[in-house]
Amino acid sequence: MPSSPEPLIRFEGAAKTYADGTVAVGGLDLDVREHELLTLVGPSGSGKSTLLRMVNRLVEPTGGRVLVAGRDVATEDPVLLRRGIGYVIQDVGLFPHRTVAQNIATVPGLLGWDRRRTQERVAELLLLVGLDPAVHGPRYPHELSGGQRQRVGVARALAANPQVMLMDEPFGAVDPEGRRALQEEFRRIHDELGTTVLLVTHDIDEAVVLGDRVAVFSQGGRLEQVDSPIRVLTQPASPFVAQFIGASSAVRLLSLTTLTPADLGGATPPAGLAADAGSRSAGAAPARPLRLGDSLEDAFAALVSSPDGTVVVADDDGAPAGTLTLAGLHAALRRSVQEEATAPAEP
Ligand SMILES: Nc1ncnc2c1ncn2[C@@H]1O[C@H](COP(=O)(O)OP(=O)(O)OP(=O)(O)O)[C@@H](O)[C@H]1O
Repeated sequence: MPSSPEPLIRFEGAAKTYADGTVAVGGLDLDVREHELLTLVGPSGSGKSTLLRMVNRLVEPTGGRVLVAGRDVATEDPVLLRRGIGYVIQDVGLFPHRTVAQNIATVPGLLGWDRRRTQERVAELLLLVGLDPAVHGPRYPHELSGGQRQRVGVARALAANPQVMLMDEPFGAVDPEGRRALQEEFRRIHDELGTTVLLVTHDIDEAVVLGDRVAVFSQGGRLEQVDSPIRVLTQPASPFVAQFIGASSAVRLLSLTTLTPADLGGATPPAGLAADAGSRSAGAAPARPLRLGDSLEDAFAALVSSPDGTVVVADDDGAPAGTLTLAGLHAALRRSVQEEATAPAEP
């Protein structure tokens, strides 16, 4: 979904020094666009959770301010503010003595929705997160798997259709395979709903698979880079970022993953472009055309030098097979990370 240029969340010199003198976030400027899923990634203690919690006023900044939809959150009633912002944490925090359906209905109940509207919303959300309303709705949290509980946490946070979702290591407690499935589904849900999401993770692979953009933090809540996932992986802005992504499987996959027809859009390029099939950019020195089967690393290099951000990709015979964009490249990377996660282990 295209992002509007207007930021929905704005950190303006936002800072937090805790009472013991720990600088968790040291004066941050960052805009979060409406509808985007921005992942916040960095090592333990780099201030990610602190930053997230400034948005719903679980943490009060000691400097600067945080704006949501143009309003300084410090001027909002914290209880009302939190009702309008979904919040998902690692261990979910479902109410143990309430059924799944009652858990999801919490905020609609507080907002005074009638019974029928609430029941319909609960059923709709359970289906959205891949659970069966008749089977799972009446169960209690302890009667679910960890992954199912996490899905309920997401459904509960989405219940009142919040404009903003804050997610702090939402899939951290789930086993690796369940985690990939949840990531994939959450990405689908985000594409469908277009909720603006800030998601904290310490896993760079999760950050690049899920994020429309990725913000990388170092100690002291220092923003090292905020950029598209592919750019963070291929053009780290500082030695810190380079080292942080160094061991990422996503980097390896960029060189190992090859372009397929499924990654391309516009299967029939405009006639004018056909003659130019595979050229990396108008006016660029002639280079070997980009072809199906080339690596995502080569594809990225081609995209970077393309003036309009698209490249025509040729098939084995040199005929145009379609066009590639950065979004297509990101989708290809996501696919390969997912495949890697579900592939049987090497003997
Ligand atoms: N209530 C507090 N009082 C004092 N220091 C705190 C408090 N909460 C967090 N900190 C410190 O602030 C720094 C940032 O913590 P924060 O939890 O925001 O980091 P994080 O990047 O989310 O880490 P993690 O990935 O481990 O959750 C850390 O050094 C932490 O010890």
